[in-house]
Amino acid sequence: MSLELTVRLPSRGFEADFSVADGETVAVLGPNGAGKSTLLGLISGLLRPAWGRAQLDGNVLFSAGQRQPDRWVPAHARGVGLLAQEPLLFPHLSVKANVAYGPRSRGASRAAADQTARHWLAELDATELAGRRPAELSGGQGQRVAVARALAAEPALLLLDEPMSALDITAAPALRRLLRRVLAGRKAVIVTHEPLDALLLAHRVVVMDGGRIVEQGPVREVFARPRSSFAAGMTGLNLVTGTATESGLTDADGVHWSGDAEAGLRPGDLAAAAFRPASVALFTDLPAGSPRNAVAATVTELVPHGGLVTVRAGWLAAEVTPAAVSDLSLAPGDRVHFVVKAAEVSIYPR
Ligand SMILES: Nc1ncnc2c1ncn2[C@@H]1O[C@H](COP(=O)(O)OP(=O)(O)OP(=O)(O)O)[C@@H](O)[C@H]1O
Repeated sequence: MSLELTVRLPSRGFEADFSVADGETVAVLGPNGAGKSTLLGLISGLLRPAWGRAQLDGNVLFSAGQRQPDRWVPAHARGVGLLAQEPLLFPHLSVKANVAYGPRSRGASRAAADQTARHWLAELDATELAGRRPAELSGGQGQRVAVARALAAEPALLLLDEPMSALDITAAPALRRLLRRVLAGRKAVIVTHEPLDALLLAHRVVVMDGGRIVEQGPVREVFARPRSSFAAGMTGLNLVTGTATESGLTDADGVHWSGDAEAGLRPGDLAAAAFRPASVALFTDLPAGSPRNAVAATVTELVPHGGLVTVRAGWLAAEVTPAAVSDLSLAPGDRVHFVVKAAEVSIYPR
């Protein structure tokens, strides 16, 4: 029970062998124009290749230019759900009717489709939105409803195309947590620019560049020993491992990190915390009474890139502006405080 795809699309310089095992979530990363959307289009049935073959749970999705006669299953009959950057709900239907649409169009009775809709709205913490119209939803609420609608159709495979990219930074962590819950045990492919999504949601990472897969493997392996320059640019993610507490995590050095802990994590559990270098602020003197996480460290290197500077102190990384570096007159050997808000730290079981 898996997805297997081998395809060539010379018009876009695209060529890939790609698979998703049962119960596996694969994160697809890569720079703009790498071919990520092309890959999703080929799996979902929006793009038709002249050469290739794909099979989902033993059913052929398409076969072209092979020894057997060509086959083509249209998008709606593939058992593949697609979640886009925007919710794309039917504007004239209520939230519940949007979610019930998939089961209804597969022949479920009104009552059965309603029950399915209620179930998935509850799973996505969206029960109270059932009677609203899409225009009355915030971006985060709309995406929760869109996930419920996709799952109500019981897809064999769920594709997520940068589902968090249109959300503001307060709504993204909540959706990421819900996705972590509902993707568990399903086949899914998530295209993302955010290493945190790969780390928290995926088992395996596939890095694309120039229409090819240039690197793949278990998430932590790829992030720890990146081979492509793109993956290397994503490895700055700060990771701390330790033991969960009531409000966060205590690491091996006894430093406590407050954060946004995943539901179900209990004090004493082995846990990991992750936060982006861009969410770290640097101070030479610690602001008094700051409720944020702070750790003092000695700067080891300053790496300018793309108009910003990565300040490293051992395993810690902060991404700041050149102006911040000169305001603090930072240089290797200096002692600084790395400070990050609890809301920016994701804590999850390991
Ligand atoms: N409709 C199209 N017709 C022809 N070529 C296209 C079309 N859309 C994209 N391409 C080309 O195919 C290649 C892969 O593009 P694709 O959109 O899959 O990349 P991507 O990784 O999704 O990028 P992004 O992150 O910017 O969306 C690029 O060279 C692009 O220019």
